[in-house]
Amino acid sequence: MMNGGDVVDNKAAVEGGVKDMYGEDSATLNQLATPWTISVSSGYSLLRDPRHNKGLAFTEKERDAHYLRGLLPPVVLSQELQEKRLMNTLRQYQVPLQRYMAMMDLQERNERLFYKLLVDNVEELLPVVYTPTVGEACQKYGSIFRRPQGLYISLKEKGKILEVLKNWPERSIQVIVVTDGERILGLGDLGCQGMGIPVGKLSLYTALGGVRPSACLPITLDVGTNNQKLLDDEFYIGLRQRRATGQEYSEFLHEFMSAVKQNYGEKVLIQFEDFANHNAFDLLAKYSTTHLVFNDDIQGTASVVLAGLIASLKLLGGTLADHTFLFLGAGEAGTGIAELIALEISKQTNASMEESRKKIWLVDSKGLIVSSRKESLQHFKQPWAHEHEPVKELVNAVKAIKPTILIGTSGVGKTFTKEVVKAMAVLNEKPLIMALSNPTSQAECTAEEAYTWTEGRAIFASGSPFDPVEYNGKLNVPGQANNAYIFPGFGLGVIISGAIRVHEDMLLAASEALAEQVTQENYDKGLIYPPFANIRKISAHIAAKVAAKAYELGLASRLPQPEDLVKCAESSMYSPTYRTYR
Ligand SMILES: NC(=O)C1=CN([C@@H]2O[C@H](COP(=O)(O)OP(=O)(O)OC[C@H]3O[C@@H](n4cnc5c(N)ncnc54)[C@H](OP(=O)(O)O)[C@@H]3O)[C@@H](O)[C@H]2O)C=CC1
Ligand SMILES: CC(=O)C(=O)O
Ligand SMILES: [Mg+2]
Repeated sequence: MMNGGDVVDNKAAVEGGVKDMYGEDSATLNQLATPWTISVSSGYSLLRDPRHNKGLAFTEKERDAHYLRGLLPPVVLSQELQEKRLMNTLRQYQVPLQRYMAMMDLQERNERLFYKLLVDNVEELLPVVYTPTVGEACQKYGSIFRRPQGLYISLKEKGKILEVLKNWPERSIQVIVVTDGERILGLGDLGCQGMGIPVGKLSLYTALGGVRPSACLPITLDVGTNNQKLLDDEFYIGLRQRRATGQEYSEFLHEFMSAVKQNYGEKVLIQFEDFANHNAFDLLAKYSTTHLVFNDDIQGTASVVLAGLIASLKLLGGTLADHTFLFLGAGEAGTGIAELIALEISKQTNASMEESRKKIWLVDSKGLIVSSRKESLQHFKQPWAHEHEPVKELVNAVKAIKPTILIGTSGVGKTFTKEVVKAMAVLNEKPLIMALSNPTSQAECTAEEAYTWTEGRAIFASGSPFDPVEYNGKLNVPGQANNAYIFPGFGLGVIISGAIRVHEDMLLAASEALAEQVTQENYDKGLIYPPFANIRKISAHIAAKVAAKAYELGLASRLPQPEDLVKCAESSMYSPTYRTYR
């Protein structure tokens, strides 16, 4: 019996009332209580454990064995019926953010059911848990905050990052997606509220790539924000200070990278996501020789766009080297894609990288990137400073360069104006237009604009989804050029091979694997990407090709190499179907 001092005497509760075993309820406000819990989920705690909870789908036998009698109404539902009921409820919400919140609540309540919904209804739910809705969710993250997801590591934890990692309940982590929130989609600096992005990306690792949820760790590094609106927002959830930069920033990042390696070992894949370009390129270069790192915005985007371009040759004709590429936006996505196209051209033609880059032109906020600007350009733009007179406006760059392919990676909406798109239509019978910026509000143009302004001749793909558009009696189906096609399968390939480093040839392998999945039926609709509905099959294919390349390059550590890598990828995938409990 507890007695004396601050310890609570429970005697009064023994006969009759609920026994306040650890004194939490009867502790006064100035007494300390201990957050006791038990380790094996059963009864009430089982219902509140999202990893094991099945809600009304617990069978009669499970209800008996796990002390659930009375805690649930009598009905027993199948997982399929639960799914049907939840999809019905979701469809009744008119506001996308409500659907997002309902999905996040489900993830926190019943993880397998969340993934079952996502896997079975991927085309319908991707825009909810991912772009565009996740963008709005990040903007309002403080206001809609309910339960924390992922791991928040702020400057307050400097010097203690390893301890913070140890607070995460899972030990065996395979993929980390980490952001510092400075360039969230095309929405800019959202500080700590960028957490929606790693959470969303990792839910796709599981749903689209089959990596088990317990092996996924979303992390936000809070180094402050320069977004004054957030700093003034009483509901902001992050540090209320301006961003750390320079040495303070790099020391913090270095402590984080070292702690991850120390805690999880060599083979955890660290995906950098939505860092601003002034940090992204340097971080990737600095850690790519010591860690298993992948920058989704630079490398994943490059791989998905190259896949679309390889596929588009079936519709456009010619080889990649026969085409001329013009980008609006010369940051992570733009220069990342440009570099991978040049690499593929150089491999196909045996030309040097320098020569291959000459087919590719980029425009940034100051105009066409040309040699006279070289001195003042950031290092990642310099290889693209070709000989040409300065051109300020995009439309004039289109007229001067005469691209066959126009790619938007500016993060600024409505920049492919009618004049620009029409100029592409004058130059090309089938202009290929990619408006990659996310979310939908930042798309360089809409699908409808692309088809209307080119009299239905455009081949169009965008970062965020658009509905099909009818033009002159023909239904045009826009493709979604989003790195979500690549990173889940790519990550799975890294995991099944035990790759210790990411090599650019693995990105090329992923592009080829994705392009191979486009069928004649897809081409007939003007599509250069396969539908997301088949994404698990696509991811297994990508994973197999990526893994095969890792083995070929001597980067794979899981030996011996499985004979059938597609089968190996498929059989490694997490299934969201409920398990039966003993
Ligand atoms: N579909 C997909 O899978 C992906 C889409 N994206 C999207 O791409 C966009 C850009 O991302 P990222 O490359 O990382 O961003 P960055 O900030 O690295 O690059 C943006 C680039 O756009 C240029 N730019 C900005 N405003 C204009 C303008 N008005 N006219 C011309 N150029 C302009 C910038 O010019 P300057 O250098 O002069 O400042 C910079 O070169 C985002 O919206 C993001 O959501 C990103 C990754 C994947
Ligand atoms: C898709 C993605 O990674 C982005 O827009 O940043
Ligand atoms: Mg991104």
